Amino acid sequence: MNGKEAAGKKALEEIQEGMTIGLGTGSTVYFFLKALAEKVAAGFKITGVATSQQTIELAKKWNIPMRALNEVTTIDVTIDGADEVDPDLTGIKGGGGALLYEKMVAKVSTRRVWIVDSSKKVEQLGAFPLPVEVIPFGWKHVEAALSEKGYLPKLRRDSEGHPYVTDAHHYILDLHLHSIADPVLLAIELDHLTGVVEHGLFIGITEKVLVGYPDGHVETMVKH
Ligand SMILES: O=C[C@H](O)[C@H](O)[C@H](O)COP(=O)(O)O
Repeated sequence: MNGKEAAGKKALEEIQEGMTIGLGTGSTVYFFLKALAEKVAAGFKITGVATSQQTIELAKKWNIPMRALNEVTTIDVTIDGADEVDPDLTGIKGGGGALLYEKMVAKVSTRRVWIVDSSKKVEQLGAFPLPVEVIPFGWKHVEAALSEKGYLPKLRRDSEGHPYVTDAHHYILDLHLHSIADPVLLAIELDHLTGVVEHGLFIGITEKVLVGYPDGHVETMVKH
């Protein structure tokens, strides 16, 4: 068992029969989905709402019943991963490019629980490049505006060197900030930049983080 698997399995304790569950994205969520699929196969009834094409494909493969976000009115709990989490439970997400749909699903969820391995716990955010999702039209001007602010943006590319395209058909500029002194201020600034669709700063969005360690134990961080 590794930390991701430990956290993913622990998240099953957040789920009750009959719930509508937001299904996050990534290699930690993979373990949660796998464990959830085993329960579903044994007759446990839930409905999932995916945050990415990658998660839709896994859910289909494992016969997890799914609905689109527009087909549900509320989501009881969303289980998602994160790239970095600080002591306030502010996080960076979007390493896998799913930040926009993840934030949309999180915002309509009653509870949000993140699952991470212990390497994701940080005192200050920013060592992980901050993903900023942008409209492809004129993206170089958004890049220039971010460069001017000293945010060191870099267009994300796929393995063939083409611009990486999100599920919503946008590009991603990763900001190499190294440290983020004030996530709230930065989020406000990015929210107001024309051409930016969304960014990976998730502030006040989760109430609980399950942190898995290599020895298999799981620490629970909660909002104070
Ligand atoms: O876009 C991807 C998501 O925000 C993921 O939840 C995040 O990148 C963490 O992924 P992983 O569990 O694979 O490290």
